[in-house]
Amino acid sequence: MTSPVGLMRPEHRPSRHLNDLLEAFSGDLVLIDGPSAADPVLSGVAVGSAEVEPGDLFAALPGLRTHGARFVDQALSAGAVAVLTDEAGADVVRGVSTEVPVLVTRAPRELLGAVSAWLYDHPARRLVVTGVTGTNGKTTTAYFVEAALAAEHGSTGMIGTVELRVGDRTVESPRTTVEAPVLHGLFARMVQEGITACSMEVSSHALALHRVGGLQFDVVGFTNLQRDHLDFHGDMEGYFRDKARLLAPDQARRAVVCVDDPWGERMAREAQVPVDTLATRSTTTTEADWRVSGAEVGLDGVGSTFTLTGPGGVAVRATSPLPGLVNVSNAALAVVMAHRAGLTLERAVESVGRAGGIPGRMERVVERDGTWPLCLVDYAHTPEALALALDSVRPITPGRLVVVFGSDGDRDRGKRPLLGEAAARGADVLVVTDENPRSEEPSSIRAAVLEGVRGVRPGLADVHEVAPRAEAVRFATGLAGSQDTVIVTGKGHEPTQEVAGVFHRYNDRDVFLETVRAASTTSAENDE
Ligand SMILES: CC(=O)N[C@H]1[C@@H](OP(=O)(O)OP(=O)(O)OC[C@H]2O[C@@H](n3ccc(=O)[nH]c3=O)[C@H](O)[C@@H]2O)O[C@H](CO)[C@@H](O)[C@@H]1O[C@H](C)C(=O)N[C@@H](C)C(=O)N[C@H](CCC(=O)O)C(=O)O
Ligand SMILES: Nc1ncnc2c1ncn2[C@@H]1O[C@H](COP(=O)(O)OP(=O)(O)OP(=O)(O)O)[C@@H](O)[C@H]1O
Repeated sequence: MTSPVGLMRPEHRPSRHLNDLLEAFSGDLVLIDGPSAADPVLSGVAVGSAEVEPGDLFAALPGLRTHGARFVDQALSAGAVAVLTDEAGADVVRGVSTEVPVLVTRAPRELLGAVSAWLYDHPARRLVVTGVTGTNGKTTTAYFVEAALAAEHGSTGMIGTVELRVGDRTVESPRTTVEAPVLHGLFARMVQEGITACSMEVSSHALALHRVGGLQFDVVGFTNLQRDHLDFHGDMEGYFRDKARLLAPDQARRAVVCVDDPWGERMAREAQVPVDTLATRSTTTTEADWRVSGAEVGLDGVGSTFTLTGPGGVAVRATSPLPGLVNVSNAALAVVMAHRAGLTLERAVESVGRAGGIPGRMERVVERDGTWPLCLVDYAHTPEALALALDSVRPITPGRLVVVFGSDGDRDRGKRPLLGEAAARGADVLVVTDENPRSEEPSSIRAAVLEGVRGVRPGLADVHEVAPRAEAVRFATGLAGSQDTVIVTGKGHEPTQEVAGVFHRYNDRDVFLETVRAASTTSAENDE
């Protein structure tokens, strides 16, 4: 992997004068401090003081916990040459330095995307950029779209939960949707490297916090809306409203919306941009521009085929390269998005059908082979996604379905028993364990999950509570026979586990592989 910092900024840094920035944003920004003649050259922009590089504009933002202005001294020591903040932030900066120019605006987060885009000379305008939002399926759909864009454009960019990728260089992603300065820096890097298309995931946090400001997507896609992140958005209405921000003319030229749930229907109705509606389930009765029919789930678990019928009766037979009906939905959405991004329908269908595996999304880590069960890693972490994930694995499981799962700490508590309930309904054997407990006591999270399990299985038959997580994965693999399937959900590709403020290196896939390797070594030694 390339050094993260190296990839997130263009190799040839911009060089723009502060006064030009003031002129470009004269209606929004005022210079309230600093030596009046100073007109420093800006060569970058950063949100966190730890990310500041010499020549940067430091965006000191009001946050949910603290104010970025409190870290201005670190930013200045790191080489920041100007500060963008609000009135409250300006007061703090004044107390630290009178030498640095301070630009003030009412809501700096709202302006930061446009400022970053300006600084890097609007690189996204030279790219085809697609964005996927929704509770579940963002990563999968974004990878499917990326496969299609790659077929048309060659080298591509990818910005999402799993990685930040520019061509064939990749770094671990700090979050689903990076802050605006990083985003536009990545676009600038892509443009400098001759890349012409980028696929992105857009989280609801990013929309609420204006992380995709200054960017107009060519095509955006909406998958679905299910209970999640209510700790941040308050209620489903707030969650919906934040998602809906993406389907406005300043953010997107057009959209493709799955109307399988009522939220999707409403999203399509209220969108302020041209919309293609898409119905992907046989149970969806809503009228739609595009419709999936005749879905056949591949019994080898590798993929499914389906017919996609579009405007004017155009019909194509398409393939999802990942198992389960949810991936029929994701593949259909990706095909229509890629088509609307300029590909012929045939090319979109063909390239999505050939998309490779995605880390931590129904990832087959160990194949069923007479000794070992099929071992899968999946990222399902909402009750609905867990139920669907278990449903999609059932047809490829001749024996028992074993699920290893838990729920996050410091996040939506209400979903814990619901996850327990979904697992108890969908799997035969349950191993309840820890996910990212964060600051919470892990056993109390497990207890809340088990409460939901108990509602369905009062006697807790075939239910085990095992921690830590690595032990739970080993335990499940050990109890499963070769006809069984073990699916571990909730963390997907994640390379760490957050416990009491510390990020420990941890990955479900690695534990599966180590378990199999250790058992093979032991049996080889016993044979000697
Ligand atoms: C809820 C949320 O998204 N919060 C983000 C937000 O934090 P905040 O506004 O509370 O910031 P704060 O901690 O009060 O700090 C205020 C300012 O001081 C700055 N600061 C702070 C400390 C310091 O030493 N130096 C410094 O400059 C911070 O960069 C920030 O600009 O701005 C921070 C700065 O960029 C982010 O780090 C932080 O993400 C936190 C860590 C986070 O966990 N976010 C998650 C929930 C998130 O965004 N998730 C979605 C995906 C969700 C999903 O679909 O699963 C994502 O897109 O990844
Ligand atoms: N269209 C879908 N509908 C419901 N569940 C889905 C769908 N697609 C995927 N899932 C389930 O949700 C899990 C997460 O999928 P994916 O990573 O693609 O979504 P995501 O939106 O990126 O999630 P996150 O925002 O948490 O990163 C998958 O592992 C799968 O179990």
